[in-house]
Amino acid sequence: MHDAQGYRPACEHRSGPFRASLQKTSQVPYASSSLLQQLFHPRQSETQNRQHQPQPPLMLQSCARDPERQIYSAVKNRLSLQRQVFSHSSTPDGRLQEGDLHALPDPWIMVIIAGFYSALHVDKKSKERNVFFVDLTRVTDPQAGSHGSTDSNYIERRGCTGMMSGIHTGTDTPSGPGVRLTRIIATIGPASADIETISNMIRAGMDIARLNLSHGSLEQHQATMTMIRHVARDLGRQVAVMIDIPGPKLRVRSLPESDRDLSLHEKVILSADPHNDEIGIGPADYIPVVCEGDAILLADGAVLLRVTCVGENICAEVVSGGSIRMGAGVVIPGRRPDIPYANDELVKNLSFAAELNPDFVALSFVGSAGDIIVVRSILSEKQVQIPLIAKIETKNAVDLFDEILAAADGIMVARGDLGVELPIACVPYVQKEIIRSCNKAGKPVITATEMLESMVEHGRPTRAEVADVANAIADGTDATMLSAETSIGKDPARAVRMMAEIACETERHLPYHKILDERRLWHETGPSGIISYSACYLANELESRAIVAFTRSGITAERVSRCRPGNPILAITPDEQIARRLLIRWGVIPCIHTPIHTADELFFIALELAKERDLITSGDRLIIIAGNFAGVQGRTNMIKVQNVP
Ligand SMILES: Nc1ncnc2c1ncn2[C@@H]1O[C@H](COP(=O)(O)OP(=O)(O)OP(=O)(O)O)[C@@H](O)[C@H]1O
Ligand SMILES: CC(=O)C(=O)O
Repeated sequence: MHDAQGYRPACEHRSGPFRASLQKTSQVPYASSSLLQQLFHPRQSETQNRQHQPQPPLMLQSCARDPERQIYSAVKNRLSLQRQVFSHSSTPDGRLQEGDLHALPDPWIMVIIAGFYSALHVDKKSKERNVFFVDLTRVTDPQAGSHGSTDSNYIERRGCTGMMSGIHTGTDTPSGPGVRLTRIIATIGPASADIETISNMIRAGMDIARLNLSHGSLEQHQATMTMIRHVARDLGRQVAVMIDIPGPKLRVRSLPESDRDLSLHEKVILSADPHNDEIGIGPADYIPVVCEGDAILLADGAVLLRVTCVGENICAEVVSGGSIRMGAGVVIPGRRPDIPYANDELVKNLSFAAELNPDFVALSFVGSAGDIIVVRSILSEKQVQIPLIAKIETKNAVDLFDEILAAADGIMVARGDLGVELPIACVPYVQKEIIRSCNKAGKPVITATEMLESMVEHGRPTRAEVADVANAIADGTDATMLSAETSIGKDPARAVRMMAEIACETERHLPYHKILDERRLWHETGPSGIISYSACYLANELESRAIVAFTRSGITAERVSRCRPGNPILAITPDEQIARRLLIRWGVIPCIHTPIHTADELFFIALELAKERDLITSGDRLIIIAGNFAGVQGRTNMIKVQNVP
């Protein structure tokens, strides 16, 4: 039966067991019981096996660069649970036969894998078997797969509505020099909050603009956010906005002048209620916990004081002099009052963020998972859900990192404060550990502060700064962040350009095969995770130029990104906010497109959008993954190697 557009619903004409599998599983022949025993263990034991037994080689060594065999082997080896099903159902040379099907009684799992070209009108002429669908469904639950959706309903099986209809003709091409995979976050401040500078920063490669509520007024930030959205739209580029919320950080709250120079041995008074020449600090709760002899570090450790007496105010002597500004951070190592994370200021700032609805909210001075939960509930009372990035900048947060990682949507290694809260020599190692844990958990991680610090004043960074950026990328950071370089620096766009150049050059040398191999045990164990991992494997093996991930929720693209393929991931999604939120993920180039209804349309759009973004040329290969075919909604279950005509 054909629909109005003349397309047969996918799979409709397939005969026998395949059709049965989509409708009534009871008609399907059972596999032999010995096969059953060999094949199916509870999921838990699969995980245990993965951990304790040596894994089979990832790829059949005999597989040349033949897409069909590569796909087969990649998927087969990852779906180790179903290994025998594939072997059993394939021809002696390892090729799959169309219509392969094995169904097993409750509570076992039914597996379908098929070379699908004829059913979906794909590659009919070339007869290339380069599309495979992997489908795992609980036999007794016809609804299985429709929950916990990643791509639910994205690809509706209704027929083509016009292939070009949804293509945005804007010029949102990959940013920066070449196709960069590392994301760049740049802080907007007095040096950059104007249309021209923001345009130049976007052109230079800014993916995410950070507005730090610790400085400037809310009105200024609101105006800046509006400006960023307008400029991004005018340039046809996706740019996300991150609002950074101050936590209960002790800061300089008032000074007699905007800047103050503190000289060696000078006696100063720090007060919650300052008079004359005193330095105002707050919150006031810190003052009673300070003791004589304590060190006080100001402005990220640039200035050091020693406490000489404490009463209503703190008296101190300058041990290492320098200049301080309004809003400068004040750190008293080892002293922290027991005050709740949520206070009136936090609620006010979150209300502001909720109104602006940025793409990310970064939380300063998070001390535990509970702090993140509190913020999430404040935001959900305001009917908004914004990904929360926990800034790790205290010893407490390092100690409780695992629970913070579990509660947050992403992590920032906020080295400015971390470097004064911890002995500074500990920062590089802690940074590496944090990045690795985030990579393992599949959560995005940002490395921040002083990355190109000398560019605040100068046109070039130091060699050490360049190496710092390159090393963070090699360690697995998703994003690098510029702070003072772009907020108060001499040439914000130049700093972004420099960051982009370092990233591009570093990315050319990363050992992607080795990285992927290491991540073999890190991806999710379900079919969607396996397909995503396999896409990266194929991209590496077949030297494809890009991976195209069709994704409604963004999760499919995130899964691919966490495997760190060596080429860009074109994430095609109908949702503008999802597109912007993907900008924090390594390698993802988000692209907005209206929902797609047929496989033919899907492959066509993948090629068009990849070409439009200069990701591919004739003779290249694309790896395409998508979900929601074969009548089962809600997960990535298709993988295709697409030759570029
Ligand atoms: N909107 C602004 N208005 C005034 N000064 C700003 C503004 N934004 C940043 N700055 C200045 O630029 C410096 C770097 O900015 P950034 O926001 O990146 O600092 P930071 O170290 O992350 O801030 P924090 O003090 O929250 O740790 C700040 O210390 C501040 O002096
Ligand atoms: C980014 C930030 O807040 C820090 O490094 O402390």
